[in-house]
Amino acid sequence: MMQGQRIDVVSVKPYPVFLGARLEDLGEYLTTRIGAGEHLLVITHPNIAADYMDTLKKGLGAFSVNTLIVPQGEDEKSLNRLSDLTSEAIACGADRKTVVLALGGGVIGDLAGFFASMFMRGIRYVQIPTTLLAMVDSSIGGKVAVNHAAGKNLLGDFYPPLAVWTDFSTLETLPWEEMLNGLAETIKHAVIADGELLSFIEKHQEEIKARKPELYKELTSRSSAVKVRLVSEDETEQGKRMFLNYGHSFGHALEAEMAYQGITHGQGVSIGMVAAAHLAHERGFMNNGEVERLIKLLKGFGLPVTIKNKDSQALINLMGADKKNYKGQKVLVLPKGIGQGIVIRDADNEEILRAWNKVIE
Ligand SMILES: NC(=O)c1ccc[n+]([C@@H]2O[C@H](COP(=O)([O-])OP(=O)(O)OC[C@H]3O[C@@H](n4cnc5c(N)ncnc54)[C@H](O)[C@@H]3O)[C@@H](O)[C@H]2O)c1
Ligand SMILES: O=C(O)C(=O)C[C@@H](O)[C@H](O)[C@H](O)COP(=O)(O)O
Ligand SMILES: [Zn+2]
Repeated sequence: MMQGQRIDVVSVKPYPVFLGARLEDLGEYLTTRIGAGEHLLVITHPNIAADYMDTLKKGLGAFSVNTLIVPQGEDEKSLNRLSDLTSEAIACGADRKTVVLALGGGVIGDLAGFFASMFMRGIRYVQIPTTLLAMVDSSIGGKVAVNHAAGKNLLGDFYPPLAVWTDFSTLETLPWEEMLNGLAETIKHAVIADGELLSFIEKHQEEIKARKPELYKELTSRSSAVKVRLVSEDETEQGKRMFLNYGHSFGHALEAEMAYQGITHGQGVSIGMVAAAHLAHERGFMNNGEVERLIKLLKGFGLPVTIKNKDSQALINLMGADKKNYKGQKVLVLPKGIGQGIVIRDADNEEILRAWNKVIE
């Protein structure tokens, strides 16, 4: 029985985002959507399987189900893991009608989604986000990818899911450090597209830290709505969707420089948002008070706003592999005040270096 809220995403293949759904009800929805009896391939991590597979499987009696377990970690978003998943899927008898269920955070969503986009030239998949980051950001919009030593998400696709099935109760087991990664993306949404959301986060900072479930429902819904709006306007990132990349040109360079270990995506984005805000200030798009407001909020949650011992030139070189760049020119997203973004296509390495130097201790 469906509860909660449904938002539809405009796409070449439109799909619904169900917020406040229950894991055990997914089977009933799938029966109406794909028909009973199909083969399902759940791709998940060991800890998530331990916590949630029994609940999910309660509703999947009408299907044949196999589960593929992927070790935890950002470095699992790799071509090697895609190859392993392919062997395992074939061993399970997967075919073109198989539907992948991506049960997990952004790593599982990006990896399983990319696997689905390529397996036998493309099979259907459902995003079942279990981290705050995945609920508000990665499960929506169809960006799927794996990483490469040369850069983050360098191999991927825009591949819309059949549906996004979000059960808020899975947040109960999410460690606070992981919640922070989602908060970084939520603050990103607020800064580039929803100034009122930023005020809401500031006002309720203590309740967010106290993990009040009702508050997370509202926060998740408001943040997801920003993502749905931007990807519905611009699915393949020709224009406004680029705003969602605020903080990422810098953040992805940090993640790649650290070989996707020792820094989370949310931490990279947090530091990256601060670097981009300094650049926005230098360009006159943000005043000092707005930059300080952002830093205060991030620090208030315990998100990093600086990083120690980094070679800024190496980071600038890694920014050369950013997917937004065009003909060798770096393309950056900056905040324009609070609540709006702006894309700049004429940033020079000197000003990028100055921005890095503001966040490197
Ligand atoms: N496709 C997109 O649009 C998009 C958007 C933002 C981020 N991303 C990607 O998402 C990834 C980061 O995702 P993430 O922050 O969700 O990290 P993650 O997927 O690595 O999950 C973090 C950790 O939390 C654990 N976990 C997940 N759900 C849990 C739960 N309910 N209870 C307890 N533990 C749980 C996982 O096992 C994992 O160890 C990065 O690779 C990033 O590039 C993609
Ligand atoms: O959905 C988008 O568009 C985003 O940019 C959301 C980001 O939070 C996300 O990390 C995304 O995967 C980055 O995409 P990339 O194209 O810079 O790899
Ligand atoms: Zn991100």
